[in-house]
Amino acid sequence: MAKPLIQVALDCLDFDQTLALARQAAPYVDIIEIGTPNLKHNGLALVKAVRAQHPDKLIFADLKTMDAGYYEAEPFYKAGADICTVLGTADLGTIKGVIDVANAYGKQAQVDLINVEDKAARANEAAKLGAHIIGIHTGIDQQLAGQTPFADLAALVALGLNVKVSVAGGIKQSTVQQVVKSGPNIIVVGGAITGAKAPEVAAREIRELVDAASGESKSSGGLFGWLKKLLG
Ligand SMILES: O=C(CO)[C@H](O)[C@H](O)COP(=O)(O)O
Repeated sequence: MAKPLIQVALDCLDFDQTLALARQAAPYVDIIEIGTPNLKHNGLALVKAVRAQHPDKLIFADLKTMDAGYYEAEPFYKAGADICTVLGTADLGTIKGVIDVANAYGKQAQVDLINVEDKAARANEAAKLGAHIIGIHTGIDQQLAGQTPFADLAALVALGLNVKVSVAGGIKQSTVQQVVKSGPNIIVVGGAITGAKAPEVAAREIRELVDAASGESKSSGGLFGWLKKLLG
C-alpha cells in the first residue's frame, strides 16, 4: 500500500505557540499546515517563520480562497508556501487562478471540497483544470454535528482521477489506520496532535500507525529486518 504523507494542521492563533507545535510535530510529519484562522490572525509573517525553521518540510497555507484566486494566493507562494487551498465552492475562474499561480511558482494548489454538494462533479472539473490535490474535508463545525470524512474519501478515491487526494476532519489515532486503507495521498491531523497533552508523542503515534498500516514498521527495516528475513 502506498504510504500517505502526514500533514499536521496548526489551528491555534498564537504565533509562538504555532512555532512550538511545529517544532514538536516536525520529526513525524511531512507537511506543516498553517490553518485558516491562524493564517488570518498571523498572516505572511507566520508563513515566512515556519518556512525558515523547516526548510525540509512542505508548508501548507490553508487560505480557503473564495475569490481573486491568483491575486490572493501569490503572496503566500512568494513567502514560502508550497501548497495553498482554494474552495471547491468558488467559481471555476477562481480555482483556475490558484492553479495558475501555483504552476507559475512551481508549487501546488489544493481544491477543498468542504460544503460542495456534488463532490464527484466538482472533483472532475478541478482535475480537468489541473488541480494538484483535491481535499475531502469535514470541517470543525460539521464534526461537532457528528459528521466524518470517511465515506466521501472512499467515493473520491474510487473516481480514480489523476490528482492527489487529501483527507481532513477529526482524524485521530483510533481512525487513522482505517483512513490509510482508503488510499489517500495525504492525511491531515489537527486536534489529535495539537490538542494532546504531549503533541510530540501524539505525532509520533500517528506516524507509527500510518507506517504500520502502510506495511512499513521500524522492525521491518535496516539490519534487524534483513536478519529477520534471513532467519525466516
Ligand atoms: O481545516 C481545518 C478546519 O477547517 C482543520 O485544519 C482540519 O479539519 C484538520 O483539523 P482536525 O484534525 O482537528 O479536524
